[in-house]
Amino acid sequence: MGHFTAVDYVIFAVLLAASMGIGLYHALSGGRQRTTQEFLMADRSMSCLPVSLSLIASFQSAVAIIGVPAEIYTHGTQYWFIGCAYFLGLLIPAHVFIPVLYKLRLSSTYEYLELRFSKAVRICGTLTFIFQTVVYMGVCVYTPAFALNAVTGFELWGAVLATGLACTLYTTMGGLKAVIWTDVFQTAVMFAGQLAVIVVGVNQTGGASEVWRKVWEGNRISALNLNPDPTERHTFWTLGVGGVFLMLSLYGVNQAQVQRYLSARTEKEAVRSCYMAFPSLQLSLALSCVMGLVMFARYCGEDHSYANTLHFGCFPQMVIYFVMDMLEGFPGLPGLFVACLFSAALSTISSAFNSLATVTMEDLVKPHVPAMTEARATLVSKALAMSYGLLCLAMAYLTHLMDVSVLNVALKLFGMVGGPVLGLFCLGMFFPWANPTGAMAGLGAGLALSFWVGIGSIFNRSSGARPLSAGCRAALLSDNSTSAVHTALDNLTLSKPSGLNRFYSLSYMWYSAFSCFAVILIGLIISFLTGPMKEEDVTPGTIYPVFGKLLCFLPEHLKKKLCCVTPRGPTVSKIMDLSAPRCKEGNGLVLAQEDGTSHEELDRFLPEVQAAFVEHETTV
Ligand SMILES: O=C(O)CCCC[C@@H]1SC[C@@H]2NC(=O)N[C@@H]21
Ligand code: NA
Repeated sequence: MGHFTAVDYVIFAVLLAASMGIGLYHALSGGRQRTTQEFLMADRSMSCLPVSLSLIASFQSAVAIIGVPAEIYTHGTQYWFIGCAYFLGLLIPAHVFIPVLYKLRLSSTYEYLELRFSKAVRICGTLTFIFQTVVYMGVCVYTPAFALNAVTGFELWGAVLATGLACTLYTTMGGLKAVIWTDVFQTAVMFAGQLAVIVVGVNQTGGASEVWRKVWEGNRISALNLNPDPTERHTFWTLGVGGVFLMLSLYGVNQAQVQRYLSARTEKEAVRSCYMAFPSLQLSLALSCVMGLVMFARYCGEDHSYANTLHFGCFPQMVIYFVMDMLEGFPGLPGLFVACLFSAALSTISSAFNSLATVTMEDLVKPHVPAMTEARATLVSKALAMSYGLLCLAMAYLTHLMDVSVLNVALKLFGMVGGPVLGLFCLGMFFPWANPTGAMAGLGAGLALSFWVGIGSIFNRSSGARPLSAGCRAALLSDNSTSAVHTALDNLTLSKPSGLNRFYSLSYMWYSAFSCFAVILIGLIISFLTGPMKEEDVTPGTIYPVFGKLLCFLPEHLKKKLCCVTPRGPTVSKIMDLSAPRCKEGNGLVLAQEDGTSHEELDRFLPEVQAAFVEHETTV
């Protein structure tokens, strides 16, 4: 079994050192991280390429690098259909969420909730995000260390501490600029590591055609599963449609991603980064799926590995075992894969530390200490980033105590928590009548429902249990086991759950969609019961006139009736350039936003623009 040569440890150390070097560079260059605009928002000066790679890296952790190949090995390529969700999952953020959120010049995405609803709704959104991210970062830093330790004896808590502390250091030193640029470097390492495993694995299995033949015979290539049953874990519907809501909750409204959009130098750059994220997201999905297929082809023939997979509890550790076995005899490659694994973890937890520090600073600290000087605010932001880094180590220990299947936990967590927050933003952007009471009630109901189904599914094991993998099943059958085992295996296809059990066995891929709709439905009902908002009370620029856009063929007066809200008073923050072509729309004066104007120029324009509008309002 592959153990570590000095080369592998060196490669791991180089990865940590390079990441810290980038952090140090950004601590000593530019504005030297002296303002929160730079530390938290990278001076809003980023271009689309680093932003797009950082968007991928933030939610592509070791959980995907290990979990997806294990998923493909045991269940076939059905999971690959989640790639269909990437189209709408990135187009809607690019053309709906970014246009609204970018123009409001936010730092925390939850500021939107105060502008649209109330301070209380904002705080609830922030706390929900903090809970989700704190749990998630613990899983992300623990997973690679645990899997590696189980297979190669790599020091578990040494790896957790090294990763967590190195990441805390460079995130605290270099701010968002360092996080984004280390994400770029770490994404490259991730792709290189996965590619190396695939190339070596294919060669060792006798070439691509041989891999394809074994995979095909092992019926690992899943057909399009159009089964509409919502309790079936992975079908085209749960992945392709349910996956869109999972993507929207992450790439549309999650602080980590929104902060990257807002750090782009113009709105157009932000939209471009969303488009550029699409091919890299598809590539990373393809690499992890192909890695699972190569593993299956490499090991499905020989029976010796079944015992091993059985020994490793069949899943996450299995991937590491196979990779180390495959790469043995190629000095440096096991180290490269370890670097790939920890790059995935570092790029995710660094985004977590920085976004947690941002929302804590913007939503919880600043409103209570308005007179805080810029220097002190930056210092507090750095202290927050460091504190969250140390908290991450504690969460890693908690994850150790939980010992659960991590891909499942991560995706369930996003569905249970990310879905309701997505619902809150949709309620705010698409339904002008929604009021703060409705928003709070909706969020509360959505979270309660998703936790009910999520927690219920954990205790309701019978429905969630998935059929044993081909490997495990064969292992059980191979050592002439008793006929009892045979019968047990045969009727492993469970009896259809009924009633509440059916509710508990809802596929976790539907959690985001289910809780999002629950928030919107309940939010609207409560809003109408407590008096819907009038369009003049809605803060301009917080509504996405979805009816106006969808019903653009309707005559103007009808659109007015349908309350396609054009902001009544011009939202000064939208004004980018006085010379921009003016379009008169409704009774508001909405200036077409000229892109390319930097935020500095905007700040220069604002006073005269405000004066111009005051004068305009009085004359109109
Ligand atoms: O941290 C992980 O990698 C597990 C969570 C994956 C989050 C979703 S899955 C669909 C989308 N594609 C990704 O690579 N990440 C997000
Ligand atoms: Na990552």
